[in-house]
Amino acid sequence: MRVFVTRRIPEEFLEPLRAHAEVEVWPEADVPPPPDVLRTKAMDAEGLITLLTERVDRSLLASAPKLRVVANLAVGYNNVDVAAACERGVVVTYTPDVLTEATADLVLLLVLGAARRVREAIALVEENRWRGWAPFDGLGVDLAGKTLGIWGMGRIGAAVARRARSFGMDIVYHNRRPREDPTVRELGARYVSFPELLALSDVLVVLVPYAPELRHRIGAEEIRAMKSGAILIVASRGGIVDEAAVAEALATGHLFAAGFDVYEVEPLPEDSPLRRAPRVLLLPHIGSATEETRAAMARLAVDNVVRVLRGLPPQTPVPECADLAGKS
Ligand SMILES: O=CC(=O)O
Repeated sequence: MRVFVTRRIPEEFLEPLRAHAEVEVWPEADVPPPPDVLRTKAMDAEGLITLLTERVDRSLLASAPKLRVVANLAVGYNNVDVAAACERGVVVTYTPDVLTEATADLVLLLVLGAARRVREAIALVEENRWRGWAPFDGLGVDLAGKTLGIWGMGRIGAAVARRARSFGMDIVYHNRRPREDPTVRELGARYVSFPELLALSDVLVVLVPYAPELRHRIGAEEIRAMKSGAILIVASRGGIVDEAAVAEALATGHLFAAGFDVYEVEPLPEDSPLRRAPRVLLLPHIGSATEETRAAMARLAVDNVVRVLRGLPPQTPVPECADLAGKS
C-alpha cells in the first residue's frame, strides 16, 4: 500500500506508518506539491496525509481509485471536498482536540497584542525610537469589564472563553444554534444573534470554520454595525472577513485594532491592504504551532491512516463521514 505525505515532517512520526505502507514524502517543509504532482501521487495511493494548503477536490478524488483515507493535518478541512470523498467511500480525518489549547493561547495573544498595540511598541524599541516613559502615548485599552464576542463557539471558542473569563471579560457568542453543553453554560457565555454579536462585542473573535457562503460575511456593513473602538480578531480561516474593509475601518479609527492569524490568500500578498493598515497585528497562520501540539497532530493523523489501512475505525473522522469510518 502507498501513502503520500504532502510535506516533510519528522521521520519519527512516520515510523508507525512505514510498517503498513510504502510512504512517500514531498521533500519541502513549507511549500506544497504542485496540484499536478499531488494528482499523480494520489493516482496510486491508498492514503494521503494532506495539509490545509492542498485542494483535495472531486476531480482529484475521481482520479484516485485506490484511495481509502485522506488525513488532513489540521482541525479545519475546508480544503477537502468531504461530500465527494464520502460518496466514493474515502474516509476523511482531521486533528481536533489536540490543538485546542495551543490555538486558544494564540487567540489570546492576538487579543492582548491588539488591545495593547504591541506591534507599535515593539517597533519603538527595535527601531530605537523609544525616548522614554510617556504618560499618554501609545495607549491601549483594558480588557477587564469588556465583552468578548465569539463567532464559532466550538472547542477552541470554549477554550478562548475560559481564558477571557480569567481576564475579567464577559462572554457572548453566536453559532447556528445555541450550545447546550455544561462547559459553555459554566462559562456564563450568553448566546446572541449575529447582529447582537456585532453590536455587543468590544472584542470580536472569528472562529467559525470556512464555508463558501460565509465569504466576506463580515464586510464594511457588518464592521459599521460594530461598536466604535472595537477590536476584531480573525483566527479560524481567511476569507470570512473582508480584509480590505478591515483595513479601511482601521484607517478611519472605527476599529481600534485588529489581529489576524489567517488570511484569504496565504501567504499574505505583498500588496495586501492589511500590511499598510494601522494597529493591526499580523501573524503567519501559527495557531497550533507549538512543539507539543504539532507532534500530537502528526501522531493523530498518522494513526488515523494506519487504522483505516488496517480496516479499523480512525480516531477522528470528520463528522460528515463518521458513519462511513465506522464511528458515529
Ligand atoms: O488552521 C489550522 C487548522 O485548521 O488546524
